[in-house]
Amino acid sequence: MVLMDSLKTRSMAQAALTWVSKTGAFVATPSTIRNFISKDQTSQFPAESGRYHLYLSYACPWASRCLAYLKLKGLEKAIGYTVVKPIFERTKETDEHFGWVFPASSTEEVGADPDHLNGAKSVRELYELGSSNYSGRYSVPVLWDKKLKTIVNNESSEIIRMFNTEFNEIAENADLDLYPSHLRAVIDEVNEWVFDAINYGVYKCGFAIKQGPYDEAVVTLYDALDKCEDILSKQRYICGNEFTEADIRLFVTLIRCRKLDVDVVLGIERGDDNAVNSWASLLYNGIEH
Ligand SMILES: N[C@@H](CCC(=O)N[C@@H](CS)C(=O)NCC(=O)O)C(=O)O
Repeated sequence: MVLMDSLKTRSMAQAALTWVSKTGAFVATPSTIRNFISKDQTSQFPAESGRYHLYLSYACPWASRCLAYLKLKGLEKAIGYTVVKPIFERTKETDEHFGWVFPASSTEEVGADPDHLNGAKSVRELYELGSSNYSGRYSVPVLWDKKLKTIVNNESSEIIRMFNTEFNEIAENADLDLYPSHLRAVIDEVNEWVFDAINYGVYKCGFAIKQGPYDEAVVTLYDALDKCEDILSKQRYICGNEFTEADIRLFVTLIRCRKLDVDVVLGIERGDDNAVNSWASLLYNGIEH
């Protein structure tokens, strides 16, 4: 595959150019808002029903892991969520930034919602509302605190851990532990190579702007996919016989790698209801049987 094939839209390509190093390789910028919601009710961000809100894009695997957790843990009544439009748009008239935006009405884009909570037009606006001196990327997921009117955390790997353990007084599926102590060492080990070669790996392929870094990333990606194939041909889940966090982290990227599922993802991006339903049913049923 020629590397530029995957830079599908002008706006995504423009954004990607801001994320590549001089070598032409894609380099992720670390998330910078890293507060932690705690079950300890005396903490700054205590777990409370109705207090927090998740902003996400169905196109984004990082944000989708948070949604998967929210649903699997039974937190839908406790934590609301809002979905952005599938394609980047200009976020302000006064500069050239492209990013996630909300539709102006609930009929403008199927599968996306206006921001009823804050009335923001873009995810950028949420970051600006939450902090007057924020200077990082305007990425999803965003976990918003309605009470303090700020972003609690924008790092999916931490948001899923909070959903896993800190809301158990409220969660309908409190007993489900996707990061159980007896499997932590193996989950950590799997997460490490899956992150580098697959989750982050597909970005290193898709957003590389020189052939060298692309070729390197694509070989690492396919070697890791072969490793998954090998592991999953011998055991039900990626860390053994139990469904864990590592399966969700792997799944949200894998679903975007398969031909059939790419069609589903593109359907979701077009706002096609059938595609959204098919994605949801794969997410809830496909990994459990
Ligand atoms: N490390 C972050 C990565 C999130 C991320 O990269 N999100 C992308 C979408 S897949 C995004 O929102 N990009 C918009 C931008 O950077 O302007 C996490 O796991 O939460």
